[in-house]
Amino acid sequence: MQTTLKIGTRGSPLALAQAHETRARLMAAHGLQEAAFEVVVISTSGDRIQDRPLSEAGGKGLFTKEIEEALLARRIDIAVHSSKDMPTLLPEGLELSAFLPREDARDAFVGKAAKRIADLPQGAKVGSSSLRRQALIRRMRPDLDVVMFRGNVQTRLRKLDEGVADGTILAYAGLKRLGLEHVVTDLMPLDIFRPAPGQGAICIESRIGDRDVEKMLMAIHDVPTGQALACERAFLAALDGSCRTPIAGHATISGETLSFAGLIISPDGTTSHEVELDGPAKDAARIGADAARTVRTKAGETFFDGWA
Ligand SMILES: NCc1[nH]cc(CCC(=O)O)c1CC(=O)O
Repeated sequence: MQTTLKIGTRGSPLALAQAHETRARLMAAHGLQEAAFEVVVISTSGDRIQDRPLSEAGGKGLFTKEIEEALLARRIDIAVHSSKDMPTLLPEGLELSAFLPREDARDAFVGKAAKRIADLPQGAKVGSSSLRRQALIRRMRPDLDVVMFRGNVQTRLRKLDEGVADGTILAYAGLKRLGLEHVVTDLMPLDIFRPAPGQGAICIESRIGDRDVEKMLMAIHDVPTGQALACERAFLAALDGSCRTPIAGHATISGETLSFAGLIISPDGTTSHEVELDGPAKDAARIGADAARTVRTKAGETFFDGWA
């Protein structure tokens, strides 16, 4: 018998759902049984730090460090991640080798006091720990009280039930993967509430040059999602200097054409700069980098200094 393929993942319900989806796709693509895989749960610093915003604790790498160490040490063969949580720079020797077909990239509002953000009473509390969501909420409704909200999706929904806030924003994709779409009271339009780069896309990380793994993953890789992500990640990489600057970016593919829309916004929501750029899908990364240059020029360098 072949050796099992070890799939590394975080232990949250969403991470496990994503690992299981990846396993199911690999089983279907290669006619394999569940026994051909082993799901290895790895706890990360991001899972353990619960008392402060991650942007303060050291940013995105917190959800991936221990998993990447396991990949490099060959304790696992592939790692399944939310693309949104992936830093733009990966450790030497690792790459994002496959993307699953993207789920709906929109943010979803889960409201208690009202179904839509626009209908919340003056001064209502909206929970979020994402700088991007906080800024976009403040831009829509400067009167709202944006409160810190951390923990996994279930924890946040429980806090809502306990009355800690009157509403929260979560990724629609994550709620769908958890079978929780029924809690959604409104979907945020893409053009006024732009998603985070990578939102809704599951990616698979592996060791560069691991041919057997690459061959297996090729069968489940979605080319348009890969192109959209190359663009969004190039946009983020070119702006990433400060992880305190809220950044949104979303690319869609139609035939051979990629359309990108990006945004940078001050944390208080009062100042934002937008960019839209189309081009051949094969130039995805170049389009993302060009869009970053455009929005940087519009904003001016000092834009990034104000809230470091
Ligand atoms: N940082 C947590 C995280 N990372 C990815 C998702 C959602 C799933 C996705 O975007 O694919 C979530 C939860 C959320 O934002 O509601």
